[in-house]
Amino acid sequence: MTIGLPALELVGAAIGEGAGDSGCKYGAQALREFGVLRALHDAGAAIEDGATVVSDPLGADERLGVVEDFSPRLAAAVEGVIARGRFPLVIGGDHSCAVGTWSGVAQAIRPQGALGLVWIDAHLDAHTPETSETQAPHGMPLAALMGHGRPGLTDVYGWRGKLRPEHLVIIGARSYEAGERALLERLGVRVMYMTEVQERGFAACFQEARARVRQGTAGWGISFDVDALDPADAPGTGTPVAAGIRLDEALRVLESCIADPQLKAFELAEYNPLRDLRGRTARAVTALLTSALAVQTAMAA
Ligand SMILES: NC(=[NH2+])NCCC[C@H](N)C(=O)O
Repeated sequence: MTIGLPALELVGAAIGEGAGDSGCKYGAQALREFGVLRALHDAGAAIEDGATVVSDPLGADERLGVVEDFSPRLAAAVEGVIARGRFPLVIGGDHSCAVGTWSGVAQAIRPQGALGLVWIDAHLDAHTPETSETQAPHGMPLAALMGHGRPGLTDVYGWRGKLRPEHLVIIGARSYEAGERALLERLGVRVMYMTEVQERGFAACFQEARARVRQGTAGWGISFDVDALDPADAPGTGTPVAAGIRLDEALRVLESCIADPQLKAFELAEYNPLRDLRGRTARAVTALLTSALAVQTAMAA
């Protein structure tokens, strides 16, 4: 354990109804079985296993209803981790879990100020039910967090606008529809499309994004969608898109993120064990979490 770093607590977000392929409901459980806790521990992180929040598909008559029931429960779990002085590592789950995760973090830091967020994803996830062609809730969390969409998602804790557009940066987008892009442009959100990541490199993009989301906020977070990565490195995800961020670059760039005391939470979404090939994605994701959330200390002999 490294002195001065927060203790991590894993929160499982077992929801898959937000996606067309619901296999990522089992993502957190599969990664636990794969040994993600041990890997983080062995790399020097203080980490404990925490709650798993499970969606209830029988409790609603449509998918958005499932997410509306799930989001406040996940938010409460995440808020509780922060209240205990710990750092939430939320493992999804489809990306609709972001509504719960970041509502909980926003609520926890609200007395101190606003939330910043770096969203690393092949998609924009900024639809409202009016613009979405698929009606899939995992394509909607960013709109909801900024106050657009169904009240059941926007009004967790009874207030709206958990995330202000100027405190969000999206990195790696390469698959999206016109309606969500129009909303983001109207709101003035900074989007670093994959073409920009290819030109400038992920490192330069991430550094700029981090500086931006730390500005005028009380804390910031990272939401990492597995599909941001190139499918060659991480095939185990429900909506893969070619030509993504390469794993070796992501490992380098996210290294030791946890050392920033302003970082308040980390979310990993869209790992789908049913689509993984011989554990390649489980290994990639475990390496990513280890790089970001454990700080290797040079041990004296
Ligand atoms: N988090 C994700 N994987 N989102 C995929 C969204 C795909 C598409 N834009 C949709 O809204 O249906």
